[in-house]
Amino acid sequence: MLNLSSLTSGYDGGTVLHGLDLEIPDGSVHAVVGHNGAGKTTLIHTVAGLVPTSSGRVSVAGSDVTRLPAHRRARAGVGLVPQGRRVFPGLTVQEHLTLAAGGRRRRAGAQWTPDSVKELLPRLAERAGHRGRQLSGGEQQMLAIARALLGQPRLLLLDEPTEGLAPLIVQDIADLIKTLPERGLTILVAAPRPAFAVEVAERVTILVAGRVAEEFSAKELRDQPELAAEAMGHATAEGELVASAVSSNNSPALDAG
Ligand SMILES: Nc1ncnc2c1ncn2[C@@H]1O[C@H](COP(=O)(O)OP(=O)(O)OP(=O)(O)O)[C@@H](O)[C@H]1O
Repeated sequence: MLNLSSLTSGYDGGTVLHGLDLEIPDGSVHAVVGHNGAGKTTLIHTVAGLVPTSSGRVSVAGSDVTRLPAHRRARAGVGLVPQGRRVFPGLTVQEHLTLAAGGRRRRAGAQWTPDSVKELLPRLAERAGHRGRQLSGGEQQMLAIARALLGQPRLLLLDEPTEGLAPLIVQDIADLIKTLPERGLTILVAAPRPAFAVEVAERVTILVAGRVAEEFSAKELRDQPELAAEAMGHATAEGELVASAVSSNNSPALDAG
């Protein structure tokens, strides 16, 4: 379903992803794990078409989408649940769903409708009249997922869907993600920690400084959790370097100013 081949991308400031190869079969959940700054969001945004590919190839369901802009990838079945959820504080749940289902994406026989996403996520039905700002973090995350589903994706990209959520809600989100493949979706999820990745995914890629350090099956990581820590170890050393650089900038003189 998703095939990345020698994918290189980044920003004006420099290359972030260096020749990534990744293959995610139809109907499976694949997690990418890495420390802050490893390139998870850049990867998700490059697949969505929000960050340009400088070399290599992105294929979705056998079609090369590397040169397609984001809106055409969305039409080709790529859905994005962005980091931070991006729910509108003043709009109700129902208004979010109606907006997401509207326009060009409203198709006869579409799999996902406001009613079918509320069936999948009963909490949203209960909260239909509540505004974005009145929702808990978990409810906002469910709304962000519902909104993406209304774009009728075949490939769903989820960027750190459990950020800032309490453990019970994290479990709800994990349970929800695990039900999506049986509804015809293929999932790429970015997660800061391996524990969530092995809970939801069949396979886990460890990203270190924009490169694939290792790829494991979830079973391998459940049996030997130290493998993920070892693979991420290089990143820890780097993170410490970054942390010491930041703290040396953060001098008492600056604090006082
Ligand atoms: N819009 C941008 N412009 C320039 N550089 C960026 C931009 N966004 C991210 N970067 C840089 O790209 C690198 C990877 O960042 P990215 O956000 O992809 O990492 P991440 O693994 O998602 O981290 P986090 O867990 O903190 O979200 C970092 O060095 C970051 O500073």
